[in-house]
Amino acid sequence: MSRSKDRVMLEYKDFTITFESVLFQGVNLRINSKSIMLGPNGSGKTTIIKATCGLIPYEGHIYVDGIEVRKVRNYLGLSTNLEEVYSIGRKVKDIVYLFEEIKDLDADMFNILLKEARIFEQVINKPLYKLSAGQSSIVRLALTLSTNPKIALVDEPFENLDPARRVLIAKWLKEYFNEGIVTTHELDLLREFKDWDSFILINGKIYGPVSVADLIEANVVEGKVENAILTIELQEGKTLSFIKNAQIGAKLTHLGSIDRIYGVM
Ligand SMILES: Nc1ncnc2c1ncn2[C@@H]1O[C@H](COP(=O)(O)OP(=O)(O)OP(=O)(O)O)[C@@H](O)[C@H]1O
Repeated sequence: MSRSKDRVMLEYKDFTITFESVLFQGVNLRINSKSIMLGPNGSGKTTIIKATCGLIPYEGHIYVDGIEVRKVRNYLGLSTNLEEVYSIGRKVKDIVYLFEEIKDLDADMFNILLKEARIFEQVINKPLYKLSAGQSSIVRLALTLSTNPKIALVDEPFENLDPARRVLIAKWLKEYFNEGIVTTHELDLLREFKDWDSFILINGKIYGPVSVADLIEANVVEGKVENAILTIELQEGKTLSFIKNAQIGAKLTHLGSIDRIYGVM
């Protein structure tokens, strides 16, 4: 498919989400390549995916491939692994039948993926809600990827998985993910996605893009530092800078999880 040079995959304009308090305030952001969105617990990773799928109300605008999300119902080029999307169908195999009809899901690919993860027999005749958290996560990602989406929005695909399956999921994302966002708070698998962009969600703001290749070489230090690849505001008046090839600070990837970033202060 030819791509217009002006095409923007995902665009957020004055994007604001308010629950009891404001979570995102007037975010302006363009995402144009495969991106990892990192954020500590509660930073809004799931919320931004839900809003982009049109599942929750927001202020401002979200454009998927130039189309405002509010104006489309069931945009066929978009797929997500969010649980609420798969609450239809009694058993996993019923969800597969339905998605073959409505999303052109490739059932052969889905079956191959589940067999590769060694969970096919255990899950295919069960409802999604009866699966373990890890099994459900694998099934939902396999459903997402088997629809061969133009843009995929994948929330926390590595959660609740054993080390071997985490590596397998990283392999699937590298092979079958065309464009879109993957959210995570884990840092140790970043090395698998060196040619992707990264964004950091923190304290109601979204920072980036920075290439994952640069981010995994960065050390995190307190304060504003010249030549930093990224400077983020952790909380009112407290900043952290990400610097490449530095002899000071903590290596970001050594933190294991982005949740530990608060410990750098
Ligand atoms: N429907 C809702 N009503 C009220 N508050 C909500 C709602 N959904 C999310 N929140 C709040 O918004 C914040 C962000 O939640 P979200 O689930 O998007 O975070 P997250 O980055 O995905 O976190 P985690 O890594 O823990 O999954 C949290 O403080 C959460 O309590």
